[in-house]
Amino acid sequence: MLRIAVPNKGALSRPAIEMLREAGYRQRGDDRDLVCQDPANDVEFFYLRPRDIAVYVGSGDLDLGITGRDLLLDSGAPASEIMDLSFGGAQFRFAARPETLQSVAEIDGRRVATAFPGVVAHYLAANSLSATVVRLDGAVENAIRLGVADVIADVVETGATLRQAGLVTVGEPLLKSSAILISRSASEASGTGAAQLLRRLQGVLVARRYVMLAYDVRADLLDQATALTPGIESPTVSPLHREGWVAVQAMVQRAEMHRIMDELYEIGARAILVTDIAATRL
Ligand SMILES: Nc1ncnc2c1ncn2[C@@H]1O[C@H](COP(=O)(O)OP(=O)(O)OP(=O)(O)O)[C@@H](O)[C@H]1O
Ligand SMILES: O=P(O)(O)OC[C@H]1O[C@H](OP(=O)(O)OP(=O)(O)O)[C@H](O)[C@@H]1O
Ligand SMILES: [Mg+2]
Repeated sequence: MLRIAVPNKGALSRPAIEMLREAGYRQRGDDRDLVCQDPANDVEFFYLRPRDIAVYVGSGDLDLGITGRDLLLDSGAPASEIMDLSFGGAQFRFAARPETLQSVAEIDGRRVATAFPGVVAHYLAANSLSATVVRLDGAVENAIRLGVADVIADVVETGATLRQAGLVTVGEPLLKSSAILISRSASEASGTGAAQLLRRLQGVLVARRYVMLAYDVRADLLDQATALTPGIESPTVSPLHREGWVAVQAMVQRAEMHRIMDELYEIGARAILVTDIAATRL
């Protein structure tokens, strides 16, 4: 039976559970359940702190896990990213009081407060900087005001927490994080159950990213229209009862659909319809 770690709390928990449900797996019904069995798919899910997930996967006690890229790096555990799950996006950045630090180079010799000492140490070493890392558990934005540190390094999503604490970012992000699927090694993720889970998650990502676009167009405009909607393999073209017209169906990226619909309308396509895709296997 495949054993998979899922965040039990925090920013990644709800979207991870939603994605697994969308992929057809049974998930816990109560936030306090720490284990959920899905015998139909021969999978067992363990709900763990996202910070601990790379440790369980790295030790080989669990086969796969969902965690944050920043948490994987911070743990130093021997596990690898095998798929970006496209949720839980955040940057990991340095921040300080305005006008105290002009560049990352000026962090040298300062005190940096963070709940991610592994990520910070990795960055400092890679950039030949030395600084005192003050390890805190959270709410690190307070560390400067309280005199514990000169700089903080933390997760920034909207930037609202930094603004409220009167801090500004320094330099480029150390890391762009998002939720990822991890395993101990690529070969661990290639067994039958794991390969099926990967394909199902990939199917959810595609179903979220794409929509199905359908329209009618005059046959002499077909080449022009399908240049806008090439689909993934090739668009489906079917004859219409109306002489000289065809119906076209193709997948297009959700983010592009309105631009493409406008352009299709302008070249003469009509009855342009978009439908959501519930699931895919490409
Ligand atoms: N707005 C956000 N705040 C915190 N973490 C976020 C945010 N958006 C995405 N993440 C990601 O979520 C992971 C942190 O999750 P974790 O559950 O440890 O912290 P949390 O959501 O802050 O919960 P808590 O602080 O209550 O433990 C990291 O991978 C981080 O990059
Ligand atoms: O850029 P924003 O959208 O404001 O989000 C980032 C903030 O959210 C997280 O804190 P959280 O609420 O998890 O508290 P914590 O510091 O105690 O973990 C993170 O540590 C930042 O403080
Ligand atoms: Mg937090």
